[in-house]
Amino acid sequence: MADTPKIQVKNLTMAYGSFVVMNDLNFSINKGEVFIIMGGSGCGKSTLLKHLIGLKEPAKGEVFFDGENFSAADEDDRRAMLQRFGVLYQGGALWSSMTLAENVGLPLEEYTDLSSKEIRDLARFKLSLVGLRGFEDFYPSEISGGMRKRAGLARAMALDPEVLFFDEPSAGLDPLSAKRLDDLILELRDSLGSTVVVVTHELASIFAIADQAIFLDAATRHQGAIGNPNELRDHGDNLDVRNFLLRGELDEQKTNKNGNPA
Ligand SMILES: Nc1ncnc2c1ncn2[C@@H]1O[C@H](COP(=O)(O)OP(=O)(O)OP(=O)(O)O)[C@@H](O)[C@H]1O
Repeated sequence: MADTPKIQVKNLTMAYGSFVVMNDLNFSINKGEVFIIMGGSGCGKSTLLKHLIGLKEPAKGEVFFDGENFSAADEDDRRAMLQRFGVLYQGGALWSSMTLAENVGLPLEEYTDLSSKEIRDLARFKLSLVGLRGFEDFYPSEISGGMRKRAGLARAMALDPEVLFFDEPSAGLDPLSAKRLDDLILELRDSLGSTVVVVTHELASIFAIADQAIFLDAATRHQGAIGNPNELRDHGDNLDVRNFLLRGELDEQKTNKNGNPA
């Protein structure tokens, strides 16, 4: 169905035991969109990502994937759905004892019946998509942090996922490598038509790549606002979100008005 959101979150409350992280989240992510989960430290971004990829059960509410209730799916259905996701964790999470080609080939070995040669060829192709042609036989320790992230991305893309999830992709990268990764995310979205969900608090990335963003407000433990980040910053009526997107400029203005130095 053309109108079915790729991912839909309905009345989701997330908790660790009796500690409620966020209440009553409601939002949709459309196919082909770059969707950002943003907010200050500890607001629940990574926890939300875990719910979206089925690593954590909702305390209340549901997550739908292509209209199917992911939260209520049985083991087999859930496993089938998971194969349609690619996840890039913070450190790139590559196996240090394996070459880049072996790392990228791992999901193909696990989930497909392809021959060793086919796996090797596909791994080489995926590495070339992220600018790592010629690095197939390198080990993770032999390349830079930015290259490791890109290799992790090649592995996340091994099974041609419909949705790519990124947990803080630019963490630990210098600004140029971070920009290069952002450009790559957009390129891959455009060429592969994947839906992309990114957890980040990096403002440069948020403005560069997001179609839509949700702000998790740690103070209220509810979603603060949802929309295009440029719109939210320039015309949004939620001051906390605007302040976050303006790096605290509104706080500084308030301080100045009160006659105190900024
Ligand atoms: N396994 C856990 N058990 C109990 N509490 C947890 C657990 N994981 C996270 N929390 C708590 O849940 C809240 C949200 O954590 P989460 O890691 O999702 O935030 P975040 O927005 O991703 O933070 P950051 O930007 O610092 O990575 C925090 O208060 C954290 O201490």
